[in-house]
Amino acid sequence: MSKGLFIIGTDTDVGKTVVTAGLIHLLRSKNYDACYFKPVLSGAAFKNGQFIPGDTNFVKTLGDIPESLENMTPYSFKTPVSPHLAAKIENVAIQVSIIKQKFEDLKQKYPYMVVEGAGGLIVPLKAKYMLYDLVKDLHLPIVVVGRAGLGTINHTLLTVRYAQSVGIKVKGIILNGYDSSNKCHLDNKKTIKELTKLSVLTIPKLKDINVEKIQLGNLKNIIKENLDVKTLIEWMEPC
Ligand SMILES: Nc1ncnc2c1ncn2[C@@H]1O[C@H](COP(=O)(O)OP(=O)(O)OP(=O)(O)O)[C@@H](O)[C@H]1O
Ligand SMILES: C[C@H](N)[C@H](N)CCCCCC(=O)O
Ligand SMILES: [Mg+2]
Repeated sequence: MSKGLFIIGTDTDVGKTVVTAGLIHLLRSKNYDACYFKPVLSGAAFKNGQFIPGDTNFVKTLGDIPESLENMTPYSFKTPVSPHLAAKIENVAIQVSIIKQKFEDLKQKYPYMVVEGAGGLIVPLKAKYMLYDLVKDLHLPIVVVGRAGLGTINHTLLTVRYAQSVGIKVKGIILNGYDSSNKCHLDNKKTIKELTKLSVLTIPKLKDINVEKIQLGNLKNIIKENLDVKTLIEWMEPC
């Protein structure tokens, strides 16, 4: 039986991949055999004559995960739009049964799974099937990653409350790009904590992170300083 969690953004580009790479690195560096799963990726990078799922390549490389990109990302599209549209443009029918089977296959090999969504919670993967449907079908709790600055109270609360309203467990919140000298960021953390009663972690904006160049920089240490691996394991649920 594996344990896992699903990383959900309040939006696209909020830092889900960077945070996930940090979590996977933390787990694997402490000898927890964790794998990453990004079932649907749109906006695959073109490198050496082929399309590479960039998020998956980033997390695989930094986490030193001995698994193929194809197994960790069954659906990879080059068009950088919502998955339902990328699939339509590229004439592919996304099959939930294939995603579930790929996840089952990984669970047979890895006791810990961290799954990354695409965009936010109500992004369609196909007609009438949203990312939150997949979270439920994979029986996973979520951790919400949001921006640290202005606008995040609304985005984070909408995501947390909607998830809870459809029966998804929310384990924690991570505000990314946090600046402790910024009064708005400080209050966002406090307000979100008070309104959700959840633990709110923060990750600062760092200079040496680069998804394209595959650099995680000091985030490896920052994750270790802010998150105890036991807490991370406790956030995960059997799936
Ligand atoms: N803490 C940070 N400090 C500096 N740069 C960051 C930080 N977090 C993320 N970034 C940068 O912001 C950009 C978006 O991050 P990321 O790719 O992790 O977002 P995402 O939520 O996974 O997006 P998508 O919805 O496309 O999967 C990347 O260029 C990344 O390098
Ligand atoms: C292409 C991009 N980087 C994401 N992976 C997909 C984001 C989908 C967002 C859809 C939406 O909320 O409008
Ligand atoms: Mg990503």
